[in-house]
Amino acid sequence: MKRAKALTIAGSDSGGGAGIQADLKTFQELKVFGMSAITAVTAQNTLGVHGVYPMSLEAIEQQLDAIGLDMGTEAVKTGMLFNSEIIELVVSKVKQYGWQQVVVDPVMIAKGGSALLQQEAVFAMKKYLLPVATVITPNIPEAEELTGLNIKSLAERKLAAEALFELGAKNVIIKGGHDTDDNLTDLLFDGKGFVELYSKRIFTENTHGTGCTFAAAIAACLAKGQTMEEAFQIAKEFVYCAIQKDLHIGSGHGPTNHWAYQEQQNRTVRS
Ligand SMILES: Nc1ncnc2c1ncn2[C@@H]1O[C@H](COP(=O)(O)OP(=O)(O)OP(=O)(O)O)[C@@H](O)[C@H]1O
Ligand SMILES: Cc1ncc(CO)c(N)n1
Repeated sequence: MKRAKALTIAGSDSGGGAGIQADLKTFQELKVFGMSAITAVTAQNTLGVHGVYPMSLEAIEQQLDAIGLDMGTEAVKTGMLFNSEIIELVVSKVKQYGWQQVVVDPVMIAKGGSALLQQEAVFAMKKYLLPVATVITPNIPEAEELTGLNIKSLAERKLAAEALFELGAKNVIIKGGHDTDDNLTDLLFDGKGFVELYSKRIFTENTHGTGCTFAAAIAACLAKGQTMEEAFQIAKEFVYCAIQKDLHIGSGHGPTNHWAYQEQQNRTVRS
């Protein structure tokens, strides 16, 4: 049996809700074979980030070569890249192996406020990573940081999406989790037009890793050959189910439920 493959290049979250762990769980649930290259190890739980240990460039390069030289991948998802050297290495490997379908989640700050990307690396992200991105998936503060724009309204978000497209990303999705509204809008711009997806805000503390899960779902769908719009819709539904059927693990911001989407699909098929 042939399965599509996806590679996540990201940080490890010991708590299992975000980073590499969220990505691999999402790939598995969407029936894609998951592979990983770890850029940093974090000591994290639902209370916050307690330690960040970046991997050496050599260790990251070897992981990427191990996959590039033997296994190949139909899609790549990047998450926590931590510094500009790691960003430049990842971009050179994406080009060397001709990897297509590159989903860039420009992870900068964890929900508790810890820095997962050094400030000086924002420049490298804009100059080198965006031009190889099939799609970039910032939340609102990340879109503000990358564009220098203030985003209060949907109209301003559209301007930011256009600015990120101009920087080289072929598609831009600005997520609405940080919207002040109780109706969340996620916005896709493909250089020609906008697609808006809406949902109600779910009131829960357990939203750790929503951004990673969302971007990993996009990568899984693109790996299987689905269109950007299909991937966008499935990722939104996947993360909505994962937040709605939360697991209540830990005493802080808990992880989402990566099983929920498939469990809902199975119920729909049976009834
Ligand atoms: N409380 C919520 N209720 C419903 N959907 C939500 C909620 N919070 C986030 N989402 C959805 O989750 C997805 C991720 O959005 P969000 O803006 O939270 O990403 P993020 O800030 O990058 O996440 P992370 O905390 O992992 O960095 C989007 O599709 C968003 O609409
Ligand atoms: C390793 C890692 N990547 C990304 C995030 C953002 O959710 C996080 N908290 N930890």
